[in-house]
Amino acid sequence: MTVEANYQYAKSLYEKWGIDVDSVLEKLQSVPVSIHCWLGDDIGGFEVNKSELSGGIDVTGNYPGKARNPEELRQDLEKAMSLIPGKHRVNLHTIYAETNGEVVERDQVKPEHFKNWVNWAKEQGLGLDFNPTLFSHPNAADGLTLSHPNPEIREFWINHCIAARRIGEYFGKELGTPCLTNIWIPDGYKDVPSDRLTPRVRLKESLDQIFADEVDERYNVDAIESKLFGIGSESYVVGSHEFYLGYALKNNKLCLLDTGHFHPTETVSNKISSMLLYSDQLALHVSRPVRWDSDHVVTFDDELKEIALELVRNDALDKVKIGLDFFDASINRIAAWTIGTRNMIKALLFAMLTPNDYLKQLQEEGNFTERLALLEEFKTYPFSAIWDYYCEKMDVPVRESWLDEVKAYEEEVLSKR
Ligand SMILES: C[C@H](O)[C@H](O)[C@@H](O)C(=O)CO
Ligand SMILES: [Mn+2]
Repeated sequence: MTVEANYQYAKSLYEKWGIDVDSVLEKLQSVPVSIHCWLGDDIGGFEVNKSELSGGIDVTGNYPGKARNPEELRQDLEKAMSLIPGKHRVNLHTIYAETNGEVVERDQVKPEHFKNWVNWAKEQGLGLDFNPTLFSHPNAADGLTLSHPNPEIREFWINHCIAARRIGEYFGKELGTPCLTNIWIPDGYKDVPSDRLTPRVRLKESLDQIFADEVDERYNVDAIESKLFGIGSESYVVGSHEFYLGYALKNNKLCLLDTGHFHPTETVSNKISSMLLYSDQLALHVSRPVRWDSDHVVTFDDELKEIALELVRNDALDKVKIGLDFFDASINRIAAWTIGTRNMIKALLFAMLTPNDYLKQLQEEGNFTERLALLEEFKTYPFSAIWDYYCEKMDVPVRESWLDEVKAYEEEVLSKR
């Protein structure tokens, strides 16, 4: 049976449930996923005076062929995107600035240092998102940045975040699609703090100063990312979920939920509906924590499907900005991008091919037997036939055939680095 014939059969089964499969595929094409550039070089960046990775995050493994410069990183991203259906976005960090061999301090970084990225994004038809980098730097050596007791260090990082938002505004203006600039800081303490409040007061004041600098919201929107713990901040993180939830609601910012930043049994899927009752927009870093915030490659697991279901059944695809955040240097990095991003898109398709309205009705009627029965049966509906057809239609490899392309690229390009 051909991909087309399988599709026609599968489509007829979904149509019995009132699911218009062709419209689903149209809709799926319009959902961008923000692909994080930092997987391609193990969050190293290209600063001239580069520091070791810090901030309580870690990339393990030493698979050969990581990108050593912006050209290689863009080339690798292009390769991965050629294997992923749809048009997406690329998420950059400040450490990916291009400064022509000049040392440019992070509080001095300017739009011009990203003009190559913007030209490339234009050529590729991509939107860009952005992040100030508040780690891997001498001014973050003790793990504190925007909440630092030293006002000079705080000032440095405040100016860095202001600079980053202006770069985000430049991206949005140039590319005609607003940039999401997300602030994540590592600040916290290894051991039980004697004062939880004072660092949070300082973080709040720092954020107020950053956002006091007016940036045009048509071009740049701000997000703030919380965390539960990191390496070296096991006992206390200043920017906790409650801290940023409160700040975001009061100041009209987007809360960014990273799926690895909560207690192991706490799920982001269960937060989305509540948070959207009180804020118009949210942002996600879809990751996969394995026992801790390990940032494993996203797999097609239950939580990923549940997140996608929440976005689809609550009509929230326009309200929630989907970004990815995983890195694994023990496997081929192009494969990692491809697997994780294809899984995110697959999960959205899976959710769109679920009879959500009928399932909601069953719940309202108290018919929990049928609700469970259908939820389980739909897990083995011929979803893969629709996915294969979508890949073919979008001109990307069907099923695992993308792996051959990655192997060839590894031989021709990565192995020569
Ligand atoms: C590199 C990213 O900004 C970083 O992973 C951050 O988003 C995070 O999740 C830290 O744990
Ligand atoms: Mn994250």
